Amino acid sequence: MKVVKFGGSSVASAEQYKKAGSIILSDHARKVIVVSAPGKRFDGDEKTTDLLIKLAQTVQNGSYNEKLFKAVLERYNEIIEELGLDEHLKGQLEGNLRELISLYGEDKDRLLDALKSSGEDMNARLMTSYLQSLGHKASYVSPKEAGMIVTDEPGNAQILPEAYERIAQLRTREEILVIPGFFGYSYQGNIVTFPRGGSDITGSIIAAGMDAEEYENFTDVDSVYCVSPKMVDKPCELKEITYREMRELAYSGFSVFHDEALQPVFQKGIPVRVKNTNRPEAAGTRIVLERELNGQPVIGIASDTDFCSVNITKYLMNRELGFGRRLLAILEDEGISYEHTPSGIDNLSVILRSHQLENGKEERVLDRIKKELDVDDINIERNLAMIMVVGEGMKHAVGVASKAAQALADSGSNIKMINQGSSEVSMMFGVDGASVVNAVNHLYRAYFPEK
Ligand SMILES: Nc1ncnc2c1ncn2[C@@H]1O[C@H](COP(=O)(O)OP(=O)(O)O)[C@@H](O)[C@H]1O
Ligand SMILES: N[C@@H](CC(=O)OP(=O)(O)O)C(=O)O
Repeated sequence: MKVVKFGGSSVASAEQYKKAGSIILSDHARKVIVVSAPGKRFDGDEKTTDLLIKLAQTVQNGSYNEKLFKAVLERYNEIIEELGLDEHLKGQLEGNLRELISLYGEDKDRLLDALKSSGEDMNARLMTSYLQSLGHKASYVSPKEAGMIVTDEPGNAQILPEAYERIAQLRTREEILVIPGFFGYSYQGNIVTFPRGGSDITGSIIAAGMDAEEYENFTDVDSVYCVSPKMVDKPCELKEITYREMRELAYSGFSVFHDEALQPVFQKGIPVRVKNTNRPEAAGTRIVLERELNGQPVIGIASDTDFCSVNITKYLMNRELGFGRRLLAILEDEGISYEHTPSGIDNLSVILRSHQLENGKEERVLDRIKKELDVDDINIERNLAMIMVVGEGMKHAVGVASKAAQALADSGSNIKMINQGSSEVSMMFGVDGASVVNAVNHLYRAYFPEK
């Protein structure tokens, strides 16, 4: 049995629904379907999730307007009409959406989560109806019924361990099951969404809980490429990649698969296959436990922007027991998570995602560090990009870093930071945000010269 997830682009319109439908029905093993909310239909289009977020904001700030509410429903109504589905669905979806607004209107965080979740929920209902209209036995299964029990933090759900046993009970079902991605329910009875892009996480959890033979993730590219196709034109395709490599790359910018979606399938050793809804005949990429290294140390290069570095200097920092702990405790206290902490004898830098210092936090945090740790100097370097060079083969290869250093020098990028973890599966370089595209292209040519 396979669990199959269709991303937003794969269920964005009636035309995409038809492709998804024929993919589902072309393989009897495709028994459990996880859907995202309708994504972009064309360049410049808006994802339904983004419309729903806007709608929640208008309810919260008192500027609610019926036009936006209708615009959301229009995305679904269009699909209903073009697929000739039961017109009653229109009223049902509208009723559900209005009910969520009146139920949670007063509670900012819960309303946002409820509306975000409704994007996938409505789509799962439509996909069920579509499969039924084609004459197949299919049922909508809500995340509550499926057993998706999660933590209660809005927008940041994590699955609870006991969920897997509940999900396993779905194995007795014979019909095709359609489950909305992106959210679960907490013990407090709340709808709680995963981070953005989280339908991948739902698919992985369901695949692990049901012990699927494979987790198929259908999207809009033929494969996972060794560099983002947004950075490099027609980069090389990856046939296989390990869970570890994919997690590093996904965390560092490969938005094609959510980094948090790897752990559930990894624990069960369930292979993942990333495939293209628009070209299902393409083999796609398999994410597996081990792969042939083929003498190639690097498998991928990912990058992400909008980081900053908080640089701290204090004479004799090396002698001050607990300095690092107290610094990180201030960040924890302020609800800030950090990425890396490169250090010298009398200095230490903390690399953060910049948005964490918005809304007045920067001044407070810097002030606290200055006063509580009595530092000599503190400053912020902004607009940094992090480039991650990843590959299981790096551990056994000599000269991987020198190749990167040369490529970055050739690109004219000043390396602001280097970091290599003990796993030796990745190497990270901090560069100026403005030079990242050029830097990645040079790295790509250095590690994949045959392309
Ligand atoms: N290394 C990569 N390989 C393939 N696609 C990538 C990579 N890095 C970024 N992407 C982007 O990920 C997109 C697919 O992910 P996403 O937009 O979330 O699709 P979906 O709508 O299926 O959820 C691709 O269109 C591509 O632009
Ligand atoms: N619809 C949600 C969840 C998701 O996973 O979507 P997609 O499959 O389109 O990345 C979002 O936009 O975040």
